Amino acid sequence: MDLASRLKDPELFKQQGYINGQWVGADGGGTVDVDDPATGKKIGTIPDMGEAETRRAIEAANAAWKGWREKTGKERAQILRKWFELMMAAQDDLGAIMTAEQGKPLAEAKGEIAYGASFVEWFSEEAKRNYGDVIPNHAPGKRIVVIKQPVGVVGAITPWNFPNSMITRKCAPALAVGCPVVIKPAKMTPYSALALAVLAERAGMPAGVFNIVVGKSASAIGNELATNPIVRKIGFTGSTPIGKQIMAMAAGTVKKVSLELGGNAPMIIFDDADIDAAVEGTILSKFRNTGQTCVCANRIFVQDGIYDKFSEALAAAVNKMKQGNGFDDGVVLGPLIEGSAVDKVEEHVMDAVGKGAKVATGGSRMKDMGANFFAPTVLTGATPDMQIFREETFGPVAPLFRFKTEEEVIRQANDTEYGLASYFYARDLGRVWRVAEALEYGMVGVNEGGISTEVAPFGGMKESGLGREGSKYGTDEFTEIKYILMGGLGAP
Ligand SMILES: NC(=O)C1=CN([C@@H]2O[C@H](COP(=O)(O)OP(=O)(O)OC[C@H]3O[C@@H](n4cnc5c(N)ncnc54)[C@H](OP(=O)(O)O)[C@@H]3O)[C@@H](O)[C@H]2O)C=CC1
Ligand SMILES: O=C(O)CCCC(=O)O
Repeated sequence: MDLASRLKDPELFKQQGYINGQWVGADGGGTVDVDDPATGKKIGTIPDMGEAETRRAIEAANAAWKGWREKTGKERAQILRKWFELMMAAQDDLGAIMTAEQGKPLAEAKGEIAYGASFVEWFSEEAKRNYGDVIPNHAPGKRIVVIKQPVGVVGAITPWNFPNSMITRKCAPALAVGCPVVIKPAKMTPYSALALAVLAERAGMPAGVFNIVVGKSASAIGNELATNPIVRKIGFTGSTPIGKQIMAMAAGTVKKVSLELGGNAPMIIFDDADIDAAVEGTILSKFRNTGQTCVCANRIFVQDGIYDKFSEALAAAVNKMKQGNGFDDGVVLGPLIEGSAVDKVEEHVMDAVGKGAKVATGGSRMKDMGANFFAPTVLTGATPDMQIFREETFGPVAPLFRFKTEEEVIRQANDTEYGLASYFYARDLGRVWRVAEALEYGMVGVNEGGISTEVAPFGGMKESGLGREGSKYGTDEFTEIKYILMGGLGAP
């Protein structure tokens, strides 16, 4: 079935870019195909835009900035609130668009729409609360006032794994405080982004405030966003190497930068853990989005005393997971995004098995389902010399490492250049505090495998990134603090 005929509102399926309130093609008229990762079939096309169109979008955003920042917080809040309501009303259609282009199961896709919309709702509320400060004066006759002002045009570069929520998590706080945005979604998942623009327009977002540039050459669009002096802030989610390039380019004009990059999350199961809860949390963390999440558990450390029991229970639970096309009933695991992702997963499994790991379940491609399917896999006997210990697999493979002491596992868990998410299961209260404080990660899930929510600050340490998204801290990334010293306020 083609995508438009799955939708109650086919207008949401747009195959053009969105610049200055206009739906437009590429200057040169070129297009790029977008395929369904489950079937390999073409869904549609997008215009092949590049540097010139990006520059135009940036200039349009800059021209729209004054009008947008001069609205009151309440006026911006009302537009954002309307956008949130339209997203939720279109949840089924937005979910179907996402499943078609990204592959995740429909229920999970709809869950991401609610998650993405929650950032719009949250920041519509925060739009009214961009408070400043009054600092007690340091000398007679003076006053010190601190105000927060929008930083200016924001560039947002987002990945294919969360095609809706990575956009809203960046754009909603930017828009709330008065910044216009230019978005570059991943070329494999542009339609979720473009549908958001349809709804933003319906919500009353003024022309030029919300722009989307799409195309084949990520560097043509990305370089313009990262080097154009009008852009004052870049928000990026994606791989660590590209994040570093963007940071280096942004240095040329000293832009604010926030980066949400790769992870290598440890999941630690201590002997005193509730095993059923730990299995449930591991499945949620590891297999969400077929393992293609930067906060997915990548290395699962299990204490000696419960290793066998836990690995058997995990393998049994993984065996029950239904894999297939995300539109089919009961499917909880979709395809991987593309062939190179399957190659990487297979390489990690082969490397581990070659170094002594045992396949408890899965371990191979599912060719009869399609080219991009890999079976959900549990490996026992994983060791730190394996590739899977060092690199983010970004796929449905759960390697189980055995450990003996708390000290040993903390050392191993922190032995990585990444520092995004971490998880552990334990019930001893002293251990809970010790381990939570010792893990060098921006986020720690304790007896919990799902840590993502709009109310908490999402972000990493070390080479996993800079800055925090969501929560009351999320607007800080899009404002400048200005201090005003008022003198001459002494005696009349
Ligand atoms: N932290 C996270 O959540 C993510 C981590 N990853 C990790 O990265 C690996 C590779 O995934 P991949 O999609 O290639 O990630 P990338 O970092 O390449 O892609 C993320 C975003 O950056 C864009 N991009 C790519 N190259 C450039 C460039 N030179 N300048 C500006 N923007 C650029 C992409 O565009 P386009 O897609 O159009 O090429 C996309 O919009 C994954 O296997 C995973 O390990 C990937 C995605 C998200
Ligand atoms: O993987 C990512 O790129 C973002 C993580 C999704 C989330 O849980 O917010």
